Amino acid sequence: MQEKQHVAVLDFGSQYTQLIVRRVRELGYFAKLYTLEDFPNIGEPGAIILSGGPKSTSEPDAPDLDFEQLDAFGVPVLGVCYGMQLLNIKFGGSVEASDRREYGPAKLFPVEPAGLYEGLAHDSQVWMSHSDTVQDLADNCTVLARNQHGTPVSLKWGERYFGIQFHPEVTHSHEGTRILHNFLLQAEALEPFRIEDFKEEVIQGIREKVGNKQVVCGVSGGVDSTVLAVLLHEAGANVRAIFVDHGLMRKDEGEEVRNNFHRMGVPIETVDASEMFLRELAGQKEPEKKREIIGNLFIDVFWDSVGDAELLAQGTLYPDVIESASNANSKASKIKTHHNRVDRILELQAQGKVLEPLAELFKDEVRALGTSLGIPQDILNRHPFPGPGLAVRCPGEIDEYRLKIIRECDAIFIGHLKEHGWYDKVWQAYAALVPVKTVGVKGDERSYEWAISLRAVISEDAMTADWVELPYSILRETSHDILNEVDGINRVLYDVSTKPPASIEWE
Ligand SMILES: Nc1ncnc2c1ncn2[C@@H]1O[C@H](COP(=O)(O)OP(=O)(O)OP(=O)(O)O)[C@@H](O)[C@H]1O
Repeated sequence: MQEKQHVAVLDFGSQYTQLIVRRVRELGYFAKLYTLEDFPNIGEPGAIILSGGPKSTSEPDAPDLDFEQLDAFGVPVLGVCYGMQLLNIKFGGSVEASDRREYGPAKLFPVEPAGLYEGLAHDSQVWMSHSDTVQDLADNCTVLARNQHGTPVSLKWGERYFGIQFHPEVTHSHEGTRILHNFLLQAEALEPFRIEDFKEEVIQGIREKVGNKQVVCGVSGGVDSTVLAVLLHEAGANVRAIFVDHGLMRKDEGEEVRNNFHRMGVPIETVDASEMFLRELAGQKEPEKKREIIGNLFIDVFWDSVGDAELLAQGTLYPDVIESASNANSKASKIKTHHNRVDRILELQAQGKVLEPLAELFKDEVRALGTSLGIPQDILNRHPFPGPGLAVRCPGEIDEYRLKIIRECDAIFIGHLKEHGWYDKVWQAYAALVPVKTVGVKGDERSYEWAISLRAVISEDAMTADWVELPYSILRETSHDILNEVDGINRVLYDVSTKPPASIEWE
């Protein structure tokens, strides 16, 4: 990162710290999360934010930092919740410990509609989550805003230090993003983040690290690994992109992945292991067992084809990194274990042979990077597809016949969604087999066949999801085509389950 180009967010342990990073990024600035162990090695930030935290400043082991070191950065500092209380103490004020928690909405009354509160409504809702409160204000302190009871909830010390008791990063603070933006505007030296600059920087970094060594990466056809492979290719690396076909792909998917990479001018190797996967899965009904078989086989097949790789590239993203950094309170970055052999990766990592060029980005930024690399939008906007593929959409036994039915139904459904402009409006959509036979009539004959269930959901992060109210006309056309074209199905269902309690996939 170049000088003054990032906002350093210091983590005092709040569950919302990651959200602060996200909000700052959404505002067009590059934010990075640092643990207190990192401090003061936080580069040359243009602004610093101290997060909230679960502890009380009065506890003996309360997280702390050296004020002189903080002050030496000479940039605007915003303390949120615990961060504000800590600043008040540093400036000579005090904090009152309390067992009672103020949790939930409060009203915000700025003293003046300027600075942090420029352009804000007079009684905007903010979200509180704290027990302790500021008691004596430091001498150089001014009150910037109060709550509905007249209690100070936002302070300023001198010219560069700001504090807010509430959480601007959560959406329940209705104008929280604007407050954060106003704070960033105080940081005159801070420069907006441009994905193009980042791209150049990452490409340069890859060149330095890779030299003429050979790099291997697994490509699934999904966004992360595609952007990764294209980035490596763009950097001129000697890259082997390996696509493992486990036979649980959607209709024509292998062909599509190969075509997509061909379109982008990036060569890939396909390993067709479908027969082996289906043989091992034969007769298995239990979801966890099926996942285990697929996971282990994948590992074997992938590493067999890797051979003696000098470098392995992985599409680890920033949420993976900061999740483990805040959880373990260490800098160690979590590795995507889903499809990769953990011990082998750890070994490579210890030798400095793992590349994670996307590890500073959120998913939407990976898409932006993909766009600036010239990757077509239809590839970047592809719905997420699970690693174990159609296996999780085929409850019970898996065989070629069942997979064929799922593939046909899925292709019909997705085709209609695309045709009517709904594909890009939903997070994920697919068809799953319901292997229960019911009675019907096809032609003049009695049929006794399975059902297929269609599912379309919206979600922000896959943690929760809601089913989509698709137009009946799309469901009607899809149902009509499936019932007429797909042998083995005489009933079409639409899944109207939210997550939780249902999951997005069936298994
Ligand atoms: N069929 C496959 N062939 C080769 N590599 C794969 C395959 N499926 C997954 N991988 C590798 O494992 C990583 C993690 O897979 P996962 O299913 O968790 O996808 P993901 O995190 O959404 O990434 P992507 O967006 O690239 O699919 C992928 O980024 C890719 O490197």
